[in-house]
Amino acid sequence: MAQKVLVYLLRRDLRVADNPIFHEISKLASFIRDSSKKSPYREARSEVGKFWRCGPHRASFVAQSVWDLKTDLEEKGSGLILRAGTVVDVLEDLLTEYKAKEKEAQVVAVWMTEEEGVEEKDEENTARRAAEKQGIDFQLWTDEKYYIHDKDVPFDNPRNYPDVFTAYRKSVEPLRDAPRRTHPTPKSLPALPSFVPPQKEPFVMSDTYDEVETALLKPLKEKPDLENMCPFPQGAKSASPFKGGSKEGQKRIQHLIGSGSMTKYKDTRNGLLGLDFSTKLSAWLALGCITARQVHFQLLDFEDGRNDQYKGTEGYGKGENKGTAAVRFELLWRDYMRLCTRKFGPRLFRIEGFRDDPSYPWKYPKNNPGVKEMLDRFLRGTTGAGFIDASQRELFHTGYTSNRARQNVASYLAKHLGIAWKFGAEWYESQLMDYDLSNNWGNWQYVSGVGNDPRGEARIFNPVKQAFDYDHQGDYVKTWVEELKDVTEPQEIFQPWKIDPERRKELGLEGNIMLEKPLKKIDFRVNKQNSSGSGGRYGGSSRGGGRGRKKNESYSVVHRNKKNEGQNQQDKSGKAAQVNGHK
Ligand SMILES: Cc1cc2nc3c(=O)[nH]c(=O)nc-3n(C[C@H](O)[C@H](O)[C@H](O)COP(=O)(O)OP(=O)(O)OC[C@H]3O[C@@H](n4cnc5c(N)ncnc54)[C@H](O)[C@@H]3O)c2cc1C
Repeated sequence: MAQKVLVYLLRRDLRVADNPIFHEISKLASFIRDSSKKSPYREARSEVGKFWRCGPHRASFVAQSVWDLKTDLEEKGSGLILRAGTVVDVLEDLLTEYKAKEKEAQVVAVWMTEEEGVEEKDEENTARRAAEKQGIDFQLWTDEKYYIHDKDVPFDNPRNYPDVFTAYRKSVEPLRDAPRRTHPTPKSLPALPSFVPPQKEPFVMSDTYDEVETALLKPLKEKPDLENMCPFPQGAKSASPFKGGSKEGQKRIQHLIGSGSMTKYKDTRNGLLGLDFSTKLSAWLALGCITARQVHFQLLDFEDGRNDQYKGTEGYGKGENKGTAAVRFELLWRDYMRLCTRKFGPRLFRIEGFRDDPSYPWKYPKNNPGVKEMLDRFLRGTTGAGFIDASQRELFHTGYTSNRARQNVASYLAKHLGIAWKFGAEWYESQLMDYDLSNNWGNWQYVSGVGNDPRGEARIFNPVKQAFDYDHQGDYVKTWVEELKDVTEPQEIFQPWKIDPERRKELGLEGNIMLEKPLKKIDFRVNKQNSSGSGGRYGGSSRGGGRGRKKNESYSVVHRNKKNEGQNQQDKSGKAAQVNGHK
């Protein structure tokens, strides 16, 4: 009798535990090597910036995660077949090959998990058509991506999902009681079929991790997005040097709880340097190596005193604390971003955003050498705004930059430079190790004023004020912008164009473009009443009660004003640039 074959196409569900498909299966894909033949596919480039869709940091993290899953599956008596090609090409090829061997093996079903996003939906539809064309059952599974299961939200239609996060949060609170239980980890899984069709030409598969990773990185190294980028600074360390795979993700959760970092999270989450100021769980979550509710249930065991491993940790057995509550709050943001992708569909990628507002006078580099140069300097971190440059270099070299830095970078590109925000979102898609469709595009929209931030265009981050608030002595900026390492005054680290000519000479900074020609002189002065914004189109500094603000300090805030560009407006409420709260 022919062996029955089930094809499970893995997407962002790279784990065995809390996986509905492996859970179901338990009750009952070597990689691309160079080939002399030409690839049938175009390079995967972004739409407006033409950046690689997946840069080197994420490519490695994905390879590690896939390999980790492969070993987990092998330990459970099963395995993973890796294939190069688009989902539909690979699937059609597999189905055709199996059809030719009908007597030995017969494909009875194709399963995959459902994703949000336009391309993802197209992929699902083409896979469905390919399976159904051959009369094979096709099933889409809901993966446990959500902290609170999407079927448990009190809205029957995505159209009714609230446009503001707070309204959504209130509809699902209390957060601690909301998640569904995790699926058990299968003890064993069925073996791979005895016949597995070979990889189709022109690709060749390798069965070693190193070859897989090398092949993935090869084109990215041959044609880097940025030539002649500054080198990795001496002494700098990645804030997220972790490896892909669910085992590493689980280890990280345990470390965060056991070390007390989860408990401290609320106070540390705006940090910039070091490993534990925030959870750094994002990359594992993005690929489905871990699930949000796995995080929740481990926190619950800690809070309820059910896991002796955490016995010595402050807060053990004392219920939810402000740190663990804040982590749940962020995981809910993640859910919310995904639900917005479902609600708004293709609007996630439109320059007009969820708000459908076409009135912003976005600048584009095409046929505009000035904007082209600005964009290039933004990408490589030579704008002259210390905080922005540090973050951009950190991102390029490590694939990670903190949430605080991301907000400033996005605000700088969209609101201070007025450059079309999609260039920034695409750059993040390329460079971030933790790239997540909904989190990335949704947050770019939010900060750029076209998404679901109720304060929209009124919220402008002043990167100089933010640097004072969150990088008090300039350690973060000096770590990543090596040229500034000998500058001692935070004022000059954050606004290096203020270094006087004499000092420039002493510091070897004469002729440095960041000092000589900053893209924007965003002003901010400490301890000065009514310091004036330096103006320009979208203006300068901010008023507001961000952390670290001293008594009697007052800052001016400048709004981007679509109708009356260039006119600086003092914020009446004193809240426009306030940076506490979530964003
Ligand atoms: C412009 C911009 C782009 C972003 N792009 C991404 C992205 O591609 N992928 C991504 O995972 N996050 C993105 N974020 C959200 C956030 O910056 C990262 O999730 C966070 O910095 C990751 O570090 P962490 O895991 O230590 O986060 P923590 O502070 O420890 O938060 C815990 C988890 O909550 C979720 N989370 C935290 N903040 C947010 C948020 N603002 N929105 C949605 N979920 C959140 C993440 O899954 C995160 O791992 C972006 C934010 C901005 C402003």
